[in-house]
Amino acid sequence: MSKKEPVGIIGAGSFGTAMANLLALNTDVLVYSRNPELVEQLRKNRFRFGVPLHDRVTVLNDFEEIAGRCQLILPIVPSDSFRAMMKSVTPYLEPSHVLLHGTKGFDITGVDLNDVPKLGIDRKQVHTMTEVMLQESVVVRTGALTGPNLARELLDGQPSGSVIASKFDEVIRRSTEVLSSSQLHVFSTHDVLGAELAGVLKNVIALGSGILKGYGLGKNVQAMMITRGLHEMIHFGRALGSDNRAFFGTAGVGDLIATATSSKSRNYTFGFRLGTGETLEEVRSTSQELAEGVRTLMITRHLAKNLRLRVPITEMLYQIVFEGFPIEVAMNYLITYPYEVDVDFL
Ligand SMILES: NC(=O)C1=CN([C@@H]2O[C@H](COP(=O)(O)OP(=O)(O)OC[C@H]3O[C@@H](n4cnc5c(N)ncnc54)[C@H](OP(=O)(O)O)[C@@H]3O)[C@@H](O)[C@H]2O)C=CC1
Ligand SMILES: O=C(CO)COP(=O)(O)O
Repeated sequence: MSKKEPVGIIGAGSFGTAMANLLALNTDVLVYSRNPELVEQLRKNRFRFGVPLHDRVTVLNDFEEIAGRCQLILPIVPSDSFRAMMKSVTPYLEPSHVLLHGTKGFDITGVDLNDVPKLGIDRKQVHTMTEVMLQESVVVRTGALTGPNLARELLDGQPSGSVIASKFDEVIRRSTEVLSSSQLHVFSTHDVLGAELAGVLKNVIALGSGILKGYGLGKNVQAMMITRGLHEMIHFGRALGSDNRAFFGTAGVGDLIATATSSKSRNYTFGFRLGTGETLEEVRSTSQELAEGVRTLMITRHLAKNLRLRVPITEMLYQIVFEGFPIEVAMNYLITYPYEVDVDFL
């Protein structure tokens, strides 16, 4: 693909905007927002999240035009809207399109999230975003964009690394060509499931790490949360059919460190507020920001029950977040948990 060919983005949220400005370093970018008022506002005042939109970024309310002009399109919307978004854009997609999503969450089918505690959930009901893209469109060449990519840092022009995960070398090549810059180092992998799962599951550990900090605890136990949390992520990954490797790279440890230690992470911040004693409802009702880890925690805890996985951190976080379980008691449980060996996943 020539660097002159425009790239499309679905979703003018914080990560969509950050990626738009990054892509604009190499090519023209067309961003789809479903909100005509936002499009109008951005046409007049080209500021979003406190930064100017790059001159090569155009925000449109017309996805048909974007699909007509762009072959490579990055859907970047929250996981709970992802399938609905795909259904709305699929009439305009053709087999020649390439979809590279940037979403870090699960899709669930056949059960409403609110009913999960009552009805439970099984593996067949849980889908990754690449699975949803394949299920809902005629597009074949798909992939995922993941890695330590806190939108706030990217918007502020700070450097980072991303991972393009795809079964297709062509997707990797085309995406790398438009994403690589002096601000972003791009890695690639064919392990799509591992890279996607790492990005999804680390949000739960970031939530837990924020809880510990909000509760007033220090780095020793935060390190324990991140280390043992990585074990649980790998344990989940294996149970869902992935191997270990992605978890040790930029998409795994890399993103886990960024998200579980930064006050710029929405998941970490959400957990921090819970740790200071606010309830789930209080945090939810006063925060506009998306914390995918809350939804992921609901899904993974019930999936773990269904799969009979031993994931004590996930279980304790679930009880703290959704059942008001005291943090101190949960800490005691985890500190005295009979882990047999330190490293058990090699
Ligand atoms: N922010 C970050 O640091 C990073 C985020 N991610 C992931 O990216 C995903 C999106 O996050 P983020 O950008 O921060 O979220 P935001 O809440 O900032 O933005 C989400 C955007 O998606 C749009 N949207 C929602 N539903 C639809 C739909 N059905 N059709 C079209 N557009 C829709 C929203 O539009 P509207 O305003 O009209 O509702 C909004 O513009 C998440 O899964 C997150 O985990 C990944 C890496 C970094
Ligand atoms: O995935 C992210 C960083 O890579 C974004 O983390 P938050 O959604 O917690 O802000």
